[in-house]
Amino acid sequence: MFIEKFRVESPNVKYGEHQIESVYSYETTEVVHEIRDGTYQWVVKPKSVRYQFKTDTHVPKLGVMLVGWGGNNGSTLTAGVIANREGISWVTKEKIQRANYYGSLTQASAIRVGSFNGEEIYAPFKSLLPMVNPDDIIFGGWDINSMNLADSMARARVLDIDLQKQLRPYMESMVPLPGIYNPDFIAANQGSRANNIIGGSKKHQVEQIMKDIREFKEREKVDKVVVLWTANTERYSNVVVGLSDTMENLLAALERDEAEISPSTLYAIACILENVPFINGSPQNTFVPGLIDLAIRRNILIGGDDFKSGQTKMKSVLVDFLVGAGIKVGITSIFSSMVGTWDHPSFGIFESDLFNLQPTSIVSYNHLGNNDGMNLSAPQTFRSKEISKSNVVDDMVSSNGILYEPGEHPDHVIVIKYVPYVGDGKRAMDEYTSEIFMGGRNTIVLHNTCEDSLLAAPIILDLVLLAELSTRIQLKTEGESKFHSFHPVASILSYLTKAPLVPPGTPVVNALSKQRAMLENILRACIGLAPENNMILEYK
Ligand SMILES: NC(=O)c1ccc[n+]([C@@H]2O[C@H](COP(=O)([O-])OP(=O)(O)OC[C@H]3O[C@@H](n4cnc5c(N)ncnc54)[C@H](O)[C@@H]3O)[C@@H](O)[C@H]2O)c1
Ligand SMILES: O=P([O-])([O-])O[C@@H]1[C@@H](O)[C@H](O)[C@@H](O)[C@H](O)[C@@H]1O
Repeated sequence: MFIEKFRVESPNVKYGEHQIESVYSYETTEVVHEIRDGTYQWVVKPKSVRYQFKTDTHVPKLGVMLVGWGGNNGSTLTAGVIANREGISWVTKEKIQRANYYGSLTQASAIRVGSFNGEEIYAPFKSLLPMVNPDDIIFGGWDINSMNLADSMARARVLDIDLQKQLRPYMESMVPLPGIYNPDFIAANQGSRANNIIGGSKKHQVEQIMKDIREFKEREKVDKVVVLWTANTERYSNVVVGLSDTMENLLAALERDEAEISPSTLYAIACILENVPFINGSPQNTFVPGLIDLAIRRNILIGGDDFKSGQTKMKSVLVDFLVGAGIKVGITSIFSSMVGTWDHPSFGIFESDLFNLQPTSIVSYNHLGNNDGMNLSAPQTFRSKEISKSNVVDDMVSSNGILYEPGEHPDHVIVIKYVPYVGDGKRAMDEYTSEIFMGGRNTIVLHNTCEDSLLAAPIILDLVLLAELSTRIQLKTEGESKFHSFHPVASILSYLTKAPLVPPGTPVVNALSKQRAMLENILRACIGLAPENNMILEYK
């Protein structure tokens, strides 16, 4: 059974006029390596930590400023929110289609709240805590290209024409603000787009972005702003001691107009100095150590990297399933016969891997024809994406010492090709070849075709909604004297990113099921509900 909302009745939960307060017993363990009976042993000690949560229930009027607003993702998301807000439906060749938020965890997924008369009871994920209604979001942002959002939507070739016609009146007056452009950080083929840029020094550019945010907030009369990068993937910037390693050095480098500060890092500096959360939807290392230092010192939320939308999301599900089932997984490309045509060094040994699978190999191939794909056709920007798409299995592989020796890791190769004809309709092809019982082999073949922007837009929505919500949550343990926010490096957003940014020295979790459970259980704790453990002992 599905219910629309519920209320928790518990001595540990108090629904106040302005906030929800909960007392939560966090059941965890402490692991020690100590001498027992004369020898060192691994000892696991269950422990309970008493937490208190306070969630401000005032839902703000939210402004979302997108960097790269005129791109496929930015225009598609803006169009989708307007279509939902206005209740637009449109004619397709199959049917009358209505607007929806499918693909959004917060808007279209459910949680289990318990059972009633032997029936499982579910409710909307968004019913856990008061969240911004996406219909109410006010969009703005920057783009190095001046095209208005209606024309950008047409350029993207993602949405049905009948829908585009209905949306045009709402979007043609939306024009991106000039952006920060540095050709050294994105593909040269993007130069023709750059007709809408902020000139002057890097410091002036940062000051302009800060001014833009203030003026947007005042003009649109929004209570809060979240900024999200959905602009082109940049090359990695070099992290240089004395330049980008600390907050002081980064700000001093800004004063000196240092060349190696990327546009995305400049936007992030501006946001943090303007006390506005910044989320990175692309794979580059926007968050150099000095930037992370700045965010922590100013306690401003940063999150990223790189939306986890399709091929990588599937990988973090299948590898989790296979390794969790005790199956030694490797992914080979169905194009292995083309091995000779790919320049990755591991391909030289690739075919031999098919026979002895030691170590296994993981090859993910896709091609796409949108501007993102064109930008990624440059080696330096592709390398940023290769890194974020390759690291997604690391936690799952290292979790199973039965299947993988210490340090053993599948050769993980990423291939992305730019094929203009397919436009935003990315083709992803993977073959999961695994070793099973007694030398057997199991092969799973996947082919996935989808408009990449229709996968990413709902994820952008979840990122900004959850980032905003998390800034309204305060917590403290029994040992702390006062409430505080979550750590400004928002690992709570990891379900939505390929390469989750986590606080220094904390674990990176990529397995999708664990990421979703973490997020749901933290929000459940805010209303005093135990983690969903799926035990349903009452029926065992
Ligand atoms: N499924 C997905 O679409 C998906 C998934 C994960 C990550 N991403 C990443 O999201 C980003 C956007 O994807 P897209 O398909 O919308 O790309 P896009 O090329 O259509 O849009 C990017 C926009 O950013 C603008 N831009 C580039 N540099 C800028 C700057 N410095 N300041 C302001 N604007 C700038 C461009 O003019 C363009 O309009 C890419 O980095 C992509 O790798 C996309
Ligand atoms: O589907 P996914 O792997 O999560 O992510 C996508 C990649 O497969 C694709 O190659 C790239 O162009 C997109 O920007 C996005 O990163």
